[in-house]
Amino acid sequence: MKYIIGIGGVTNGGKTTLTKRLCKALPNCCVVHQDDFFKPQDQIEVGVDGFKQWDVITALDMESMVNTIKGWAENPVKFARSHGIPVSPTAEVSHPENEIHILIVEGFLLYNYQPLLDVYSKCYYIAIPYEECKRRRSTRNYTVPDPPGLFDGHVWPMYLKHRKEMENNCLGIEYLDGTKSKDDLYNEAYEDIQNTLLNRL
Ligand SMILES: Nc1ncnc2c1ncn2[C@@H]1O[C@H](COP(=O)(O)OP(=O)(O)O)[C@@H](O)[C@H]1O
Ligand SMILES: O=C(O)c1ccc[n+]([C@@H]2O[C@H](COP(=O)([O-])O)[C@@H](O)[C@H]2O)c1
Ligand SMILES: [Mg+2]
Repeated sequence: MKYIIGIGGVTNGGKTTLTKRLCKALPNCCVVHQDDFFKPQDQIEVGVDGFKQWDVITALDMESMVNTIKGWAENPVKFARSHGIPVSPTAEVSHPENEIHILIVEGFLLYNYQPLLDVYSKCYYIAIPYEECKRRRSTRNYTVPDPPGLFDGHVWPMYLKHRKEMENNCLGIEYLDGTKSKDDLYNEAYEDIQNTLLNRL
């Protein structure tokens, strides 16, 4: 059985932290990070506001991300091996449909790209309030550092726009409160995933 989990949400909500921990605990679990698909800096448009437009879907090579997800779906064992992910011995030999194979896809713009909307078995969305988001972001080091004013001028307004779009287009999103502790978030998501998997088996 193949099972794709989306962990979307606001920048600095805790998506990558939660994903890494879930991935260690879940069986045959691979991960796709949307951040790995940012286009090179010289291909990022500059807006009328003067900021490089990082927080829009065209800043990402979404075709390549889709192909990576398809690659996993075609052969999860091969995908795991080529990414150095341990696969359970029975999964090595049995047909993929007889084993659980999990892919977590995580990123800040997961539910704003039509071709990927129906690949998820489960859609989580982590949110945190403006002040906490700004505080966490100010301590973060990206490969391209945020210029002064980027958070208020681009990052937060784009987040609000995309969140509204998602709420208009997507059903079945499960919201996680990113102000909870890392442990609480992990326990909540892990239990929910376990229950869903048990119901499916
Ligand atoms: N539940 C949490 N409570 C407090 N801080 C958190 C929590 N989860 C993550 N963080 C911190 O917030 C920052 C961003 O976390 P990260 O997982 O990289 O977020 P994202 O991938 O959503 O941008 C990191 O410094 C991380 O340690
Ligand atoms: O990873 C990069 O190369 C990169 C370069 C410039 C900006 N980013 C920021 O990465 C953010 C998304 O990642 P995250 O983990 O904060 O959700 C998004 O808000 C972008 O502004 C990321
Ligand atoms: Mg991240």
